[in-house]
Amino acid sequence: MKIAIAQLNPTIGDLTGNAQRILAAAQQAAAQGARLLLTPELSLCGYPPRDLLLDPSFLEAMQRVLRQLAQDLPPGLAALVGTVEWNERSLEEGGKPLFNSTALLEQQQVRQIFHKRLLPTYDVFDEDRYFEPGRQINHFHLDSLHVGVTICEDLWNDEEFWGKRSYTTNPIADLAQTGVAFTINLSASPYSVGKRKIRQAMLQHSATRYQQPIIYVNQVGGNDDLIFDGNSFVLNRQGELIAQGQAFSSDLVLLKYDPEQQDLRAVDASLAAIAPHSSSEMAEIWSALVLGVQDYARKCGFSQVVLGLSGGIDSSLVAAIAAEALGPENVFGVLMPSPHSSEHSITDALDLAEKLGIKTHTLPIGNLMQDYDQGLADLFAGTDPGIAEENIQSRIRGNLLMAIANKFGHLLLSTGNKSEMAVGYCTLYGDMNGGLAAIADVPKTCVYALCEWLNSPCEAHQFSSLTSKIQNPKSELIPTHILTKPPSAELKPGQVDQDSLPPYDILDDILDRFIHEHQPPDAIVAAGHDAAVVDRVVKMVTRSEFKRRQAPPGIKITDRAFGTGWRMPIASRWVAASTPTAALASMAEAPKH
Ligand SMILES: Nc1ncnc2c1ncn2[C@@H]1O[C@H](COP(=O)(O)OP(=O)(O)OC[C@H]2O[C@@H]([n+]3cccc(C(=O)O)c3)[C@H](O)[C@@H]2O)[C@@H](O)[C@H]1O
Ligand SMILES: Nc1ncnc2c1ncn2[C@@H]1O[C@H](COP(=O)(O)OP(=O)(O)OP(=O)(O)O)[C@@H](O)[C@H]1O
Ligand SMILES: NC(=O)CC[C@H](N)C(=O)O
Repeated sequence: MKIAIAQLNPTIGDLTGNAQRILAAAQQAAAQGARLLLTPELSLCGYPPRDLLLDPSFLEAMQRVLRQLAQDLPPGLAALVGTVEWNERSLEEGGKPLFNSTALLEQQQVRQIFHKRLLPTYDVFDEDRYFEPGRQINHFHLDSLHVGVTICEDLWNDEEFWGKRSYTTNPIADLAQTGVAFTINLSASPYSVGKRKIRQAMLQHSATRYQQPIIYVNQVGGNDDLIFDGNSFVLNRQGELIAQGQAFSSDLVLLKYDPEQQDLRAVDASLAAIAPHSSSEMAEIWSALVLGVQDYARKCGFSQVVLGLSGGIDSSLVAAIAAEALGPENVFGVLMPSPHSSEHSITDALDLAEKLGIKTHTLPIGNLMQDYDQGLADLFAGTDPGIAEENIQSRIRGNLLMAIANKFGHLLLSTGNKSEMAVGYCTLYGDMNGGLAAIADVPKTCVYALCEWLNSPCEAHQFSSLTSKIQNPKSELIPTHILTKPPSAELKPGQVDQDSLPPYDILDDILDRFIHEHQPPDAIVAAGHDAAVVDRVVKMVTRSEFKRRQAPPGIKITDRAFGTGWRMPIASRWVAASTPTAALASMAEAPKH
C-alpha cells in the first residue's frame, strides 16, 4: 500500500483555500498510486487557530468544508484531515466543548474521527483553553492494514526518553497493545533551534521501544510568530530514517507499507537508512527567518516592506532577510541621518543596499529635530537635555517610517534583536515601531554569527539566492565594516551600546542562562559572572516588560521567545531570587517543547 505525506502550508482560517491545498495534494498522491493521504494536525483550519475556536460560525463552516472535501477526494484515496469536532457530552457532563481531531475521509464520507489525547498547555501552546482530551485509543483498518493514529503531543510522553512523565497516559503504548502495523503522528510542531534532532531522537526511541514504525507528518510555514519547519519523516521498525520531507517548504513524500517485511519503506530507495538533513544551525535559523517574513507578509496581504537603514548590523540583517523573502525589488530602505549620525552610517547603508539590490531613499531628520526641540522649548525650559531629547530622533524616524508604510501600503519591519528586547535597549514608538519584529528572538551574538555565515561563501550559497548572485567569492554580502565597527544607537555624540550594556558576549550568556535555562541569579554568578552585572541585567529584563508587551510580534526561533510563550506581569515587584531546593527545582522545571 502506498501512503503519501502532504507537508502543507495552511493559512489560518482560510478553510476553502486549505481544503484546496489538501485536494491538490490528494490528486497528486492519487496520480502516483497512493491509497492513503496524511495531512498535518488541524490541516483544515491551520495551526494554531487560537480564539477562532470560540466562533461557532467558524466551527460550522469547518464541518461544511470537511464534508465537501470528503466528496471531492479522488476515488480510491482515503485521507486523514485535521479538524475540530464538538464534544456533545460537554452539555450534560461538563468539560471543554471541542476536540482537536483528525477525520478519516473515505468513499466520499467522514468514516471515522479520532481525538487528540494529550493537550499541550505550556510555552506557546494553550490547548486546554479549548479542547477536551480524547479518551479512546485511535486506530483504524484500511483494506487489510491496521493503523494507529496520534496527534502531535500524543507522542511527546515517552518517559524513558525524557526521564520523566508529563501525562498519565501514553498513546503509543496503548496502540502497541492493539497490534497496529504502524503509527501515524499528525503534527503542527513549531521550529526552534535543535528541535528537529530532538523530534527524531524521541521518535526513534519510541519506535524501537514499542517496535512501531512511525510516520511523522509536520505542518510547514509561518503563522504569526510561529514557524513550522516541515521536516516530516518516516522511521522503520528498527527506528531507522527511511524518508523525510523538505525543511521549510511544502512537500509530498511517498512511501509504502511492505506486508511481507511488516514494515514501512521508501518508494524509490531500498530499505537502507538515509542520512538526516545536515544543514548547520545558521542555515536553519536563516531559513526560518526568511520563511517567517515571507509568510507573514503574504498571509497578511503585503508584497513590499520598508525599514530604517542605519548602516548598523541589525537593520542590515533584517534587510537581507527581507530581500531573500520577498525579492530585493520589494524592500525599501530609508536612511534618516541626524546631526549625530556618523558618515559611515550612510556609506555602509548604501553599500549594503547596493549589494542586496534594494531601493533606498535618504530623509535627513535634522530640521524635524529642531522643530520638536523648539516646540518643546518652553515646557522643557530649565531642564538638562537627556534621554527624552535623544529619543525624539528615534521617534521621528519611527513616525516617518509609518507614514511611508501608510502611503505606499508597505509593511514596516522593526529591527530590534533579542538582547535589546530583553533589557529594554530600544525606544517605544521609535525604533520599536513596526508590524513585524523579524529578529526579536535572535540574540545579538547570533546576529553577528548569521551575518558572518552569510558572508562565508560555502554553505550560505545553498540557502540564499542573494549570496549566489555575488560573482566575486571574496566579496561579502554584508559589508565588513558593518561587522567590525562598535554597535551604536547614534542618538548622541560618541554613543556606543557598551556605554549602557555589558559586552554582548557576556550579556547574551547571562540572558541565555536566565531566559532559556531558567537559572536563578545566584547560579549565573556561580557560573562565573560578576554579581553586580547579573543583578543589573536581571533587573533590566524585569523592568522592561512594559516595552515588550507593546512590541510587534517577533519570529520565534528559540525554545523561549518573548511573545505568546512568555507571560510576565508588567506591574510586578518580583525580581528573580536564589536557587530553590533540588526537589522544588525539578518539579517546577518548565516544559520546553
Ligand atoms: N511600567 C511602565 N508601563 C508603561 N510605560 C512605562 C513603564 N515604565 C516606563 N514607562 C514609560 O516608558 C518611558 C521609557 O521608555 P522609552 O521612552 O522607550 O525610553 P528609554 O528606555 O528611557 O530610552 C531608550 C533607550 O534605548 C536606547 N536605544 C538603543 C538602541 C536603539 C535605540 C533607538 O531608539 O534607535 C535606542 C537609548 O539609547 C535609550 O537608552 C518612560 O519615560 C515612561 O513614560
Ligand atoms: N540613521 C538612521 N537612518 C535610518 N534608520 C535608523 C538610523 N538610525 C537608527 N535607525 C533605525 O533604528 C534602528 C535601531 O538602531 P540601532 O542602532 O539599535 O540598530 P542598528 O543601527 O541597526 O544596529 P547596531 O545596534 O548594530 O548599531 C535601526 O536598526 C534602524 O532601523
Ligand atoms: N501541536 C502540538 O501538540 C505541539 C506540541 C509538541 N510538543 C511539539 O512542539 O511538537
